[in-house]
Amino acid sequence: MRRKLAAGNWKMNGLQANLSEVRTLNELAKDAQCDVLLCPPAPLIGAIAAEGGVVKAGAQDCHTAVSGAHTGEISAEMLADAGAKYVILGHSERRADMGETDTIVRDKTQAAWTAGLVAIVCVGETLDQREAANTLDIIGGQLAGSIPDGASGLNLVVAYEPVWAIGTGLTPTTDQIGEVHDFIRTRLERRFGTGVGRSTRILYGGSMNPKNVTEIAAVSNVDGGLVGGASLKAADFNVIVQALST
Ligand SMILES: O=C[C@H](O)COP(=O)(O)O
Repeated sequence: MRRKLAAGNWKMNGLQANLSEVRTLNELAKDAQCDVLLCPPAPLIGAIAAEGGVVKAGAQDCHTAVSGAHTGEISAEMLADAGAKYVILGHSERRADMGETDTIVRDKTQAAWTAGLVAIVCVGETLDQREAANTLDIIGGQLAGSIPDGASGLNLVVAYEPVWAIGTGLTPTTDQIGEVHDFIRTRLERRFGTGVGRSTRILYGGSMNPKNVTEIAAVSNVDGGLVGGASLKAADFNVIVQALST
């Protein structure tokens, strides 16, 4: 039985003042029966980790190297040292804005694993790709290219995030979500074996909110959510946490 994961991605939002939301969430979600994670901008990771409580800290990216002459970059080892437990990799915003390829994402995932972090590897199709009936081919290619050998079931989370659903208020139908999540499960089992494939959590991300979480969480092979906008306010995110706790 996979324990569900409520993962919040604050993206480039959040100041010290917003740590009050973390304290509130720690209180509201203290009896949660799912894992609870917030991935803030890097300057807040240490502070969220230091809060303790049920809310774990994660990061939104890491470099492929452990250290060196890479001005402005942060290594996975540094994130772990700051208290991060997870790192989001290959988010579509980074693939689009920073030109991150599957190869780069794979190398970052390897770096995360070496540092002892759980990698949340994001995959997802654009609207054009969906309308051209290429969704599963795109997802299959991203899975094959972005995940290195060595998945253990515990060190990897896959997040399915249709690009056209992110921050738009649009969501796929539950049938569409189920089709992709079942496909991802099959691919993980085929590549890494049944045990690893079945124990790897698959999150849905893209306009998940307090109103739609219950319906989405009931879909086959949905093991939680990667939540952007609705993770910024503790009261909203707690509704999602509670829905994933059942
Ligand atoms: O990482 C989170 C996803 O991009 C979803 O963002 P959203 O919930 O604001 O649509």
